[in-house]
Amino acid sequence: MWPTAELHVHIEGTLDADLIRELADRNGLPVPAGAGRGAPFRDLQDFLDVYYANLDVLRTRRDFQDLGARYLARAAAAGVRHAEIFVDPQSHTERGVPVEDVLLGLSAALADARAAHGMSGGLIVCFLRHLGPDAAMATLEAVLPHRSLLLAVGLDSSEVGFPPSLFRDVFERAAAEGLRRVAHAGEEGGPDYVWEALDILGAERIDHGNRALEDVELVAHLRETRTPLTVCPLSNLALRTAGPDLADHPLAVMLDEGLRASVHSDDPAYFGGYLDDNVRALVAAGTVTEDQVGVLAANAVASSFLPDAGKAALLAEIRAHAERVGAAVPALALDPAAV
Ligand code: HPA
Ligand SMILES: [Zn+2]
Repeated sequence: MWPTAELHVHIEGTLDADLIRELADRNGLPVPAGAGRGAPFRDLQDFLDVYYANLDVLRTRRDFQDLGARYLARAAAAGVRHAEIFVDPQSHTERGVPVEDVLLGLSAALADARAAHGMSGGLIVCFLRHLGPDAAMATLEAVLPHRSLLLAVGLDSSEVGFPPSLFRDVFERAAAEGLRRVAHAGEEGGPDYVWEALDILGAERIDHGNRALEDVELVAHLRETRTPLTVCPLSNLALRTAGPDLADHPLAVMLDEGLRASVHSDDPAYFGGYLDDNVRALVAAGTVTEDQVGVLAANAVASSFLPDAGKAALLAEIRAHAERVGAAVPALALDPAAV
């Protein structure tokens, strides 16, 4: 297993049918009708409707700690050495769950994973674009007392009709607080949404970014600025934003174009697989070669918000793994200065 970094996973999207049933039972709640529903979905919204309904079983700090712990144990088995985890606080505070229970429960799981698996990681608070910019700003204010637990802010949920520009002020305020910035863009929205995420929000990574390939100037810009794209192939098939054949997934073009793309799991309980499952499926479909799997791992580490020393240490692990299995050493692992 290549050592790697997970940069695009929604913790609520790791809530599988077993844990839904367990939490429903523990909290004295009915099992949501969508428990166990998986791919395919009609589109992003069809999926989100199920995702928001199912997460109603998450009520207590312990629920969030258990959710995080199960994901992190599974991620460790996939070779994940560093995990930057998305969380949607609004999907919980809207239901009356205190934000500190969400953040402290997940942070406890991250601390336990450091001890148990030697994994590092942190939380990225995402704003739900369908609730608009005022709710996003209120959410930022609500999480700032827990600033030390947070790496970054992000933007997710229904994309089309909610362009990044709506969230200019909240991203500006987050940056002023020293938070890093990422945004979902180009999943269903066009290249104009990716430009806005970069130019207006100051996003340092683009989550998905598939539709960036429709704009040659944008592709050149992403290459020159080494802007990371966190790509989720099984998610794209499940939500019909790519495919139906994984062999036609845009990741191959992204790598050919020299873009800093890496592979992640998005909502693995719904889309049929964790990070390693995504990678295995890509290799099986012939979308990437075995040697490119090492490039994807090195890109993920380089794209993370780890400090330089942490990146160098993980790139050294990747180099050692390549040498052990006789694979090509990814260029970034040979020359960490190029990160
Ligand atoms: O795939 C996704 N896209 C946008 N928002 C999301 N929130 C959870 N998963 C997703
Ligand atoms: Zn996502």
